[in-house]
Amino acid sequence: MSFDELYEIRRFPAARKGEPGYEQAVEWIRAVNRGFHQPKRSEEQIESALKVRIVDRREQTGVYQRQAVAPHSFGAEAPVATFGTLRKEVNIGFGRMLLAQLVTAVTVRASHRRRGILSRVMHEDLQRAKQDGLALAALNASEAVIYRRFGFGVATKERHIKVDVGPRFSLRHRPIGTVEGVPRQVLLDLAPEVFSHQHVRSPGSIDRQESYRYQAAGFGPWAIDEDENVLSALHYDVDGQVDGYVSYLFQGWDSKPQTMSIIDLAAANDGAYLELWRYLASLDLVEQIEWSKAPNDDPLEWALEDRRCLQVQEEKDMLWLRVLDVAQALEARKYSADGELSLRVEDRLGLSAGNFVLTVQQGEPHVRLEAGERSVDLSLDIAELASIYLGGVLPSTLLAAGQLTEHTPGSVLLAQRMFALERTPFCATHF
Ligand SMILES: CC(=O)SCCNC(=O)CCNC(=O)[C@H](O)C(C)(C)COP(=O)(O)OP(=O)(O)OC[C@H]1O[C@@H](n2cnc3c(N)ncnc32)[C@H](O)[C@@H]1OP(=O)(O)O
Repeated sequence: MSFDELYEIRRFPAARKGEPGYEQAVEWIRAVNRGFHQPKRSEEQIESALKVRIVDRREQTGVYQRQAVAPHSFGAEAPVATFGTLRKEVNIGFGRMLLAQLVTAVTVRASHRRRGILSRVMHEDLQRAKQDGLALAALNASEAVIYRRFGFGVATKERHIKVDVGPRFSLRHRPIGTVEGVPRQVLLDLAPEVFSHQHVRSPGSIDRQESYRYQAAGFGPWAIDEDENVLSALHYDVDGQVDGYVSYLFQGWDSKPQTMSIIDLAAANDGAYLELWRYLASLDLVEQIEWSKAPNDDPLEWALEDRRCLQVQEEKDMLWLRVLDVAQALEARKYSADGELSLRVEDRLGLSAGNFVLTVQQGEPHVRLEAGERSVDLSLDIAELASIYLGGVLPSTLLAAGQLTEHTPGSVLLAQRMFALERTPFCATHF
């Protein structure tokens, strides 16, 4: 039987209890939980999560069985696959923003895997996003081997760090402003405000979904399970304006060394970032601060008197980007060096392949698609273009890895200078 005889694809928004579509949305979330082996969620948690998702205008895609379901199995109303999307701005460097299609909650029931369900839904979704005029799509991957075939490349990384805040901890940075402990609930309003400043100064940053302010304020990812033990602090600049926050949780007296974990930390400027670390390190009876979502190029490491206070537990890929429209994505950026590059881009999904001539004058680009056989400087897959787009990896590294071909000597170095951004890209938004 063909895919279309077996399955029906439905797309629908989140809904409030009592509204049409609510039961369908609940079944969809339950399927996502099963797909990720998460504990069963209560009706209240799901209702709360759906309310928050309405704010983000999420679209939920479900794949349903057309044929009779197996006896005693989940009913026909339970999707065998889920695929969630929302649209948010990505900072593409020097404060410029591009709207991106964010893909999330991808699951396929084990008994329906490797039948092409993900491929079908992904192709359709990327095409729809491109037709809507979007130049980028993005996701966070559960496994590193799934998404390159769809043209996604790693654009940012993050680290899980543990910082020794015992007597060795000392910062060489000059103190600025003040920090004060506050009731965690103030972050419901202040977290989005502070994050908006971090967002514009951080290439690779993605604007946050509604659930983030609840998490920062101690309400958990379902925006309902208040944890009274979550603590928060604000940083104030010299004029008394709030320009940073941290929320954190003590891991208990049995944690050895005694550990405080960061739930969320955002800062409008570098000074506030380091001062929040100074504050965390000053907490009595705490020997270690742990953060599973720290930047991979962390100023903290360079501000420490003893850089070995910071130990990296794990470094992993974080933001995967997919260029949907090469000309639009290249034209949206500002460049660090002038020059002309002819790029041959391969795209096995056929969304945006071709020979693109990028001409930059005074940092501003002009892009034209060349028909026919023009001489090409560099050729690369669209997944590698995504990786160099935000400066997250050097073209010379991809050349050494055999993932990019240099046809004109010197063009890798030129690309490196042109694509460089004002700082290492980092995305503090998981979705
Ligand atoms: C953005 C996010 O949400 S990330 C979360 C991803 N989801 C999960 O990890 C939950 C558990 N896994 C799953 O639900 C499924 O295995 C999925 C969603 C990853 C894949 O769904 P499927 O419908 O089986 O994928 P589909 O049949 O379209 O396979 C597409 C290709 O990817 C490959 N593939 C899919 N999953 C994997 C994997 N985990 N490891 C290696 N290859 C994989 C398939 O072999 C196939 O390869 P081919 O194109 O060479 O034939």
